[in-house]
Amino acid sequence: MNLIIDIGNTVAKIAVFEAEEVVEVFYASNDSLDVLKEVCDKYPISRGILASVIDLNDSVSQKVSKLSFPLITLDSKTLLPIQNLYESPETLGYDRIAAVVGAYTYFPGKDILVIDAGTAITYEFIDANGCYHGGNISPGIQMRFKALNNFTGKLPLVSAQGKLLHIGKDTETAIRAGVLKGVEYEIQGYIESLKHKYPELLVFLTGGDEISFDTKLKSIIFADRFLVLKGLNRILNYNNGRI
Ligand SMILES: Nc1ncnc2c1ncn2[C@@H]1O[C@H](COP(=O)(O)OP(=O)(O)O)[C@@H](O)[C@H]1O
Ligand SMILES: CC(C)(COP(=O)(O)O)[C@@H](O)C(=O)NCCC(=O)O
Ligand SMILES: [K+]
Repeated sequence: MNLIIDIGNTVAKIAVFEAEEVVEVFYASNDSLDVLKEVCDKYPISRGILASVIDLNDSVSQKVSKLSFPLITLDSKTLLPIQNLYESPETLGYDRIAAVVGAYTYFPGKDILVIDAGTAITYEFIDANGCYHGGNISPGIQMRFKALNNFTGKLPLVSAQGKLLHIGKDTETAIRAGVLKGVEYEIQGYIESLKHKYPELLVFLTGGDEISFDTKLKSIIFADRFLVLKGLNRILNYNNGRI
């Protein structure tokens, strides 16, 4: 079985795969990987891959170095089943390239936009020839709520849960609609502009934050919460024999 560790800026995801299939996914603190031992005791793991977008602290590094099976740490030198055209591969977030590999594994030969709504929202484009062109980084949903609160004197911290209006009627609904509708329109804008050039575009949505869409947009989006984990599993299998 494969062990996949995806350490994000908010939360770590640890998953067990059998060949290409997800067996179980765990959430863990990104500064302690608290469930790692439990997972490794529960399943017979034969190899693993770790991808992180933060520097690992000593405690996490130690836990990882003690694992009893070979573990790849995804970096800019890891072999990928796609071509990476990002001009600074050494600074590219590993979750970003993993999400792209995950999407392209499902639909090889298609033009794909991959959207990952986590701490940040990332937009990635890979073309039908398997060339990853790069993408954009924008603030995540929680970050937008926090920023409005932090950088103003009067705006409260609002959450995504609650009444969502098209046009805000008071401070709370104005902030909620501003953030959530803003993200929805941002996504819609990317889809529309890419579709001009790539009419057959497919769209994948992943990440921990739920995004609500009008039904028209919803019908063309594949939602897969585990796309980054699946991409990492694909990269691990692709590199099998090389570790
Ligand atoms: N079990 C969970 N643990 C932590 N966050 C969760 C969980 N389920 C959903 N979330 C939401 O997912 C967001 C984190 O998304 P994720 O894509 O995992 O972020 P990152 O990769 O940047 O750490 C959190 O802001 C939270 O709103
Ligand atoms: C853009 C990100 C912060 C997204 O991280 P996440 O929201 O998944 O925690 C991360 O992929 C990152 O730190 N990237 C490095 C810069 C780059 O990708 O060019
Ligand atoms: K992200």
